[in-house]
Amino acid sequence: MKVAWAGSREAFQVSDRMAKLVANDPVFEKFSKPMLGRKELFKNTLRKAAYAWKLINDLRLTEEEAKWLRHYIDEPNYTDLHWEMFVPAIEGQGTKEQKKKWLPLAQTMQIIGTYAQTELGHGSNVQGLETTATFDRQTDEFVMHSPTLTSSKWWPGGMAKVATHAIVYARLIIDGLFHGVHGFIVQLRSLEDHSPLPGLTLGDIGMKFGHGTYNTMDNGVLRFDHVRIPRNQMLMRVSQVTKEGKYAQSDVPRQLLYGTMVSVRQTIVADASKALSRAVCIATRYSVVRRQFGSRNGGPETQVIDYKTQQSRLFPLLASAYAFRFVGEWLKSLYIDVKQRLEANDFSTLPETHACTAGLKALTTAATADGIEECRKLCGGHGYLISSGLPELFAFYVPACSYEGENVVMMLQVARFLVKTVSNLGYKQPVGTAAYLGRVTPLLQNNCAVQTAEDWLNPDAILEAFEARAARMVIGCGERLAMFENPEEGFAELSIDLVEASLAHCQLITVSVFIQKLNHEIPGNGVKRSLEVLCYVYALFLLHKHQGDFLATGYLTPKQASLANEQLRTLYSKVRPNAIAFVDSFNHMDHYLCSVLGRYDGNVYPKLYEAAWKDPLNDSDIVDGIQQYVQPILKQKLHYAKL
Ligand SMILES: CCCCCCCCCC/C=C\CCCCC/C=C/C(=O)SCCNC(=O)CCNC(=O)[C@H](O)C(C)(C)COP(=O)(O)OP(=O)(O)OC[C@H]1O[C@@H](n2cnc3c(N)ncnc32)[C@H](O)[C@@H]1OP(=O)(O)O
Ligand SMILES: Cc1cc2nc3c(=O)[nH]c(=O)nc-3n(C[C@H](O)[C@H](O)[C@H](O)COP(=O)(O)OP(=O)(O)OC[C@H]3O[C@@H](n4cnc5c(N)ncnc54)[C@H](O)[C@@H]3O)c2cc1C
Repeated sequence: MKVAWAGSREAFQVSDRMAKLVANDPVFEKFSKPMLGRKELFKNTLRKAAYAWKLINDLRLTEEEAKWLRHYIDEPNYTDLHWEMFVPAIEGQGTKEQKKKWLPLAQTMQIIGTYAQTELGHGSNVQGLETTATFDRQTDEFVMHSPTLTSSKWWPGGMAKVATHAIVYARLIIDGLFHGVHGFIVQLRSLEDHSPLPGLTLGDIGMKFGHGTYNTMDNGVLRFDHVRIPRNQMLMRVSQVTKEGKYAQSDVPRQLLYGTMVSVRQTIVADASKALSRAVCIATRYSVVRRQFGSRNGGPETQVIDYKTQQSRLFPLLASAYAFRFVGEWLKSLYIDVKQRLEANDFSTLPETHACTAGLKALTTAATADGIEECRKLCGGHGYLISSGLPELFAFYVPACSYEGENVVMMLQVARFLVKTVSNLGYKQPVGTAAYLGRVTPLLQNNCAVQTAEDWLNPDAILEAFEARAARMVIGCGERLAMFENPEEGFAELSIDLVEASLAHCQLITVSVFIQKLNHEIPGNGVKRSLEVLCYVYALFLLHKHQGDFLATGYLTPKQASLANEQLRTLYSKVRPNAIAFVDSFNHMDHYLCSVLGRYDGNVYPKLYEAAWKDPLNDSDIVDGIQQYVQPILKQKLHYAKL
C-alpha cells in the first residue's frame, strides 16, 4: 500500500529517504516553533533554508529529492515562491534569450525571485491590476510605477525581506495606449548589501492567522516610484515590444500569461493529499488510543474509532486523502502533457487543463481545509492543543482556499468551460474530462437501475450516477442561461447554480480517476481490494452528502439514495480492521506529523503530560505578573462581595 500511495517503488524510496534525512537532523527540529516570537521564527526559517540549500548541493540531490526535502522541512518560506513560481514564470513566459540569461542565475540561487501579481486592491481580477509599466522610447526602458495606494503589490511571499528579484505583473502602456497586463522581471534589492533599490518601498504586510506556520513567510508590500528597467526585462514569449515601441503579439495565446498559475494549481492539488493524510493519520491513530464509555464488567472502555458516528466522519476523509492522491497524480500527467504541447505551440488542450487545475484546486483545498478541522474535532478537546499538530496544520493549510485563485472564482472558471462545451455540442464533440457531455441523451433519459444495497458495489453504476448528475446540472444551467438576452447577465444571475454544477463535474473527475486507478495500476490483489473499499466509501459518501442533487435531477429515487447510505455503513465496517494500516501507508514519520496524538507508538498520555511541562509558563510556579496583578486583588479588602 505504501507503494500504491507513493505511485511507484522508486517514488516511495526517494520520499522515504528525504523524510528520514530531515527527521534525523537536529537543525530541522520544529516542536518549539509555536513558542518563538516573529523575528526569532523568521530567522530560524532563514537558517533552515540556508542549511537545506547546502545539503542539496553537498549531497547533489536531484530536483525530485530537493522537492521532498523542502516538503519535509515543513516551513513555508521564500524558496517556495522562488522554485514554484519565479522559475516557472520565466520558463513558461520568457523568450529563449531571457531563459538563457535568467534561468542559470535563478537555478543556482545567485538571484532569489518572487511572484508579484496581487495588489492591495485586486487579486482575483488580474485585468484590474493598477501598477503601470510605461515604455520610454528615448531610453529603451519601462518605467514601473504605483499610481495609487491600491496599486501597492500586496502578499507576494518572500518579497518583504528576502527576494532580490520579482516577476511583477503590470499594465503595459505605450504612447498612452493600454496593451493588457504583462509580466516584468524587476530587481528589488542590491546583490551587494541586500538594501532595496532606489524608488522602491518594501516591507512585510504583518502577522497572519496561526502563529508558527505561515508567519515563517515574509509576505510583502511593494511600491514603485518611477523605477526604470531595461526593455528586455518584459517577459516576451506571448507579446513583444520593439525598441521602436511597436507592440506585437505572437501566435501564442494570451492565456499563457496565466501559465504559472496553472502550474502551481497543479502542485497544490498534488499537495492536498499530503495535508489531509497528515490530519487523518493523527485522528485515526488517536481514535484507536482514545477510549470513552462502554465498559462492561470492569473491562476496557470502547475505542472511539469503534463508534459508527466517528467512522462516518473519519473514514470518508481517509478515502478522500487517497482520492486526492490519485487525482493529483493524474493531474500531474495531464499537466506534463500540456506543457510539452505548449512548448511545441499546440494550445488545443489548454482550456481543459485550465478548467481541471482551477476546479480541482478548489475542490481539494476546500475539502482538505474542512477535513483538517473535522480531524481536530474528532480528537475531542486534546485536538485543540498545539501539541496535537492539528491547529497549526489548519492555519498553515487554510489559505490554500484563497491563494492561487479564490475557490469560488476558480469554480466559475470551470463553469465557463462547461457552458462553452455545452453551447458547442451541435458541432464539436467534447473530449477528455468533458466527454460525458457528448452522451447527454442517455444521461438525461436513463435513470438509475440499482435495486439493492449490493448493487452499489459496481463502478459502472457509480460512474453513471455521477455522470448523470453532472450532465443534468450542467445542461439545466445551459437551458436557463439560454433564456437570458445578455449571456453575461445570465451567468451572473445563475452563478450559484453554476458553481454547484462545476463541483458536480469536478467530483465526477475525482471519482472516475479513482476507479481508473483501480482498473489499471494497483499491484497486488490485497491492496487492490482494500483500495476498492475506499473508492466505494469516497463515491458513496459524496453521493450521500449531495443526495439533494441526485434526487432533484431525478436520476435517483429516495429508496436508491437510502440503499447507497446503507451500503456506506457496511463499508465502514470493512475499513475499520485496516484503518491503522491505511494511515501507516502514508509513511508519515513522527517528525513530520509533529503531533503527540498521532505518534506511531500510540504512547499518547505520557507524552501529552510531558509536552505540557515544556510550556514556558511552567518554567516556574510563580510567573511574572502574579505578584504585580494577582496578589493585590487577593490582598485587598473590599466592602462589597461583588463588583
Ligand atoms: C502539509 C502539506 C501542505 C501543503 C500546502 C499547499 C501548498 C503547496 C503548494 C506549493 C506550491 C507553491 C507554494 C506557493 C504558495 C502560495 C503562493 C501563492 C501565490 C499566489 O496566490 S499568486 C497570485 C494568484 N492569483 C490568482 O490566482 C488570480 C486569480 N485570477 C485569475 O486567475 C484570472 O484573472 C481569472 C481566471 C479570474 C480570469 O479572469 P477574467 O478577467 O475573466 O479573464 P481574462 O483575463 O479576460 O481571460 C479570460 C480567458 O482566459 C482563460 N483563462 C483564465 N485563466 C487561465 C489560465 N490560468 N490558463 C489558461 N486560460 C486561462 C479564461 O478561461 C478565459 O478563456 P475564454 O476567453 O473564455 O476562452
Ligand atoms: C497566504 C497567501 C499567500 C499569497 N501569496 C501570494 C504571492 O506570492 N503572490 C501573489 O501575487 N499573490 C499572493 N497571494 C494573494 C492571492 O493570490 C489572492 O489573495 C487570491 O488570488 C484571492 O484574491 P483576493 O484576495 O483579491 O480575493 P477577492 O477576489 O477579493 O475575494 C473576496 C471574495 O469575493 C468573492 N469574489 C471575487 N470575485 C468574484 C466573482 N467574480 N464572482 C463571485 N465572487 C467573487 C470571492 O469568492 C471571495 O469570497 C497570497 C494570498 C495568501 C492568503
